[in-house]
Amino acid sequence: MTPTPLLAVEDLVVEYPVAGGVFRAVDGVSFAVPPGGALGVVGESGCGKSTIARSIVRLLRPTRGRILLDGTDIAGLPERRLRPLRKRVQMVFQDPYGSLDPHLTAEEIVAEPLRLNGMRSGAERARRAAALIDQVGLPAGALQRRPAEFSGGQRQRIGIARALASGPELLVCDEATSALDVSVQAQVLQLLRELQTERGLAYIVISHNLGVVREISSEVVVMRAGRIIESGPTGTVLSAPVEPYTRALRRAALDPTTMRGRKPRALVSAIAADQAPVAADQAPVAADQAPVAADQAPVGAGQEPGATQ
Ligand SMILES: Nc1ncnc2c1ncn2[C@@H]1O[C@H](COP(=O)(O)OP(=O)(O)OP(=O)(O)O)[C@@H](O)[C@H]1O
Repeated sequence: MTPTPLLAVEDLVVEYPVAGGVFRAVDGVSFAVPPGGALGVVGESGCGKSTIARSIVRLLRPTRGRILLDGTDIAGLPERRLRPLRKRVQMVFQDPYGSLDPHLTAEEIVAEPLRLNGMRSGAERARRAAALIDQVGLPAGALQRRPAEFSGGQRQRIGIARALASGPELLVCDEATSALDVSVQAQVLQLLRELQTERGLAYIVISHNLGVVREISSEVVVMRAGRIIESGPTGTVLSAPVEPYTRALRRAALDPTTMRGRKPRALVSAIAADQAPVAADQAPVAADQAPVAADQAPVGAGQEPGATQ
């Protein structure tokens, strides 16, 4: 009998309200992550990766479909019933500069989710924060420093410690190493692998970088224009991709002149040179479909999960 996946996404659809209608950013996506497993999600900029991530941690309420966390559908769950489940899935953000409160010390940043999860004793929170800071490889002296006093890689470690504070079973890493240079990226990936082994953590690793996904994910889905176009074991998909799009992604990733130091957009031109145009219904968002105003944004947009727990 197949064990219940820790997370199963079924036929997920996410639409954003835009002038004159809606824009479908995610269009019928399904995948599953077993306990302790790691799934990579790759695809060009704008294909819907972050929208999926934000739906899974329920910063967004999806339009349709199911998000089963250990069998419980959280896709439409009201906040009151969602709250006790939030700690089980945490997110690590791309921008280690913007996602940490600059006014707080590392200890306060890591202790905050502990407080929100009901740890009353300040001394206990401080002790736990110190243990987490140590676990992510930062020295004890880091505890009283503020984000501006850390390097990008160190800040990302604080972000990981903050995510771990809730005791999650699944970390959703949305381009979590993209802002880091290559050697620091390797160290953070190594940390994520160690946490997977030590804590049995599961991951969804969202990246435009196939190298990152290859490092950490046993399964991968390749997205294009809101849909999954190819999926399977990472080794198979990346070494023998079936879809021309995946082959182009792979070639772009292997070509150092295409990827080095560039933003994900670099992939788009690399792929465009290699591919027939996308069908009209898969075309990238048009100028008149620019992101909606904050008051039209989907439920919870702009909040960080840590801030709501
Ligand atoms: N609030 C919003 N309102 C309208 N459209 C949006 C909104 N947020 C995202 N989109 C659009 O939805 C699509 C998917 O966006 P998303 O951020 O999920 O892509 P992505 O694959 O994560 O891109 P990147 O790799 O650049 O972060 C894009 O076309 C984007 O312009």
